[in-house]
Amino acid sequence: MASDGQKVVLITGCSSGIGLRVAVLLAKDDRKRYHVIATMRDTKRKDKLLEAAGDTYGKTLTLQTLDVCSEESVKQCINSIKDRRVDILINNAGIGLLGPVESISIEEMKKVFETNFFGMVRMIKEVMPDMKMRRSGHIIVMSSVMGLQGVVFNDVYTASKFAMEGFCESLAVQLLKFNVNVSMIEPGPVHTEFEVKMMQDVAKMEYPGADADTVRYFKDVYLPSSLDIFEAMGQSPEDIARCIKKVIEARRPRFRNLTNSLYTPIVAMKYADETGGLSVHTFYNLLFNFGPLMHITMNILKCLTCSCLRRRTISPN
Ligand SMILES: NC(=O)C1=CN([C@@H]2O[C@H](COP(=O)(O)OP(=O)(O)OC[C@H]3O[C@@H](n4cnc5c(N)ncnc54)[C@H](OP(=O)(O)O)[C@@H]3O)[C@@H](O)[C@H]2O)C=CC1
Ligand SMILES: CC1=C(/C=C/C(C)=C/C=C/C(C)=C/C=O)C(C)(C)CCC1
Repeated sequence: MASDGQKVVLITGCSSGIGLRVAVLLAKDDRKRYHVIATMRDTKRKDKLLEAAGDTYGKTLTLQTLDVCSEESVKQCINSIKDRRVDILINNAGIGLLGPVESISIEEMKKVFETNFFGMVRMIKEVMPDMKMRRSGHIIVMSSVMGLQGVVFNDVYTASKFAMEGFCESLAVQLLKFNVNVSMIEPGPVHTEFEVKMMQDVAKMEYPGADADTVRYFKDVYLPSSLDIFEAMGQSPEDIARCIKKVIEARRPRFRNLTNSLYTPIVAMKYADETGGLSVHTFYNLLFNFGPLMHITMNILKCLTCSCLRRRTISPN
């Protein structure tokens, strides 16, 4: 149970990746400012979290079952919390979906929206009235750069993240009147099971309904470029956890939080040309004309952004 002065933080999707890391980081806060309710849909998957949590488990971190796709599960979890008090909600649970739209069924698409969009809405609807009543609270939403900018062959995932952005952008204004903040976290690629699961799904898929050219562009052009981008620009889940902690602890929390400055120009293009042509044509060129060079480009970028080159040129040692 939370002790006096501790903030109750509820996080969804803590069995792996970003959810797990932010749960542990907050639970290990040296000033013990947080009581973390780490949730997952299947507590059989708790081992990794408990190992990372160490002796914070049972003290500043407790574990609860919560499936964001089930209204009953969400209600049960929130009702089990003392006074239903959640000071900070971190909507993290989410799934990806990759591939040509022709080969993805509407059912699969609905599952992505059911988890990413409606899962978030379910959580917010459950905690928001109490936050409004208390005139305090912070809702953190794990969006993505793909919530701001579409990425080829990620059509449905991108749409689900755009939906989250639109919903929260609207809600944030109303909630501010009740002293409740909303913050979107917008990472680019992060090395978690998300990446692993997507690659496993891709390996299994046969792309029924998609023509040979489309499958070729996806498998031979997009996928290798995407892997290069993951390798060069990928952040760790710990990086994202630290960003989230900063957002939570800010005196005036920002609404939008891109976690990777390498993506700033990609997002900026959208606002630099209101016709949308700049983004569409730049991505087209990057993928289809410079795609084969992506590997080299990414390595140069990696080199320019790490300190090895500077060390080599500035320091003779
Ligand atoms: N990795 C990346 O490149 C990026 C990820 N994101 C976003 O970050 C968030 C976390 O992803 P990440 O840590 O990378 O990936 P992981 O796959 O490692 O973690 C996703 C978590 O969501 C959980 N989850 C899935 N469905 C449900 C559900 N119905 N109810 C409760 N939990 C569920 C998973 O649980 P289970 O183990 O049961 O499947 C898992 O704990 C997602 O919203 C994702 O969209 C944003 C930008 C980049
Ligand atoms: C291929 C390709 C791109 C790929 C971007 C990727 C692969 C982003 C992944 C983001 C993730 C995984 C977000 C999760 O929420 C760019 C840079 C748009 C440029 C055009 C070509």
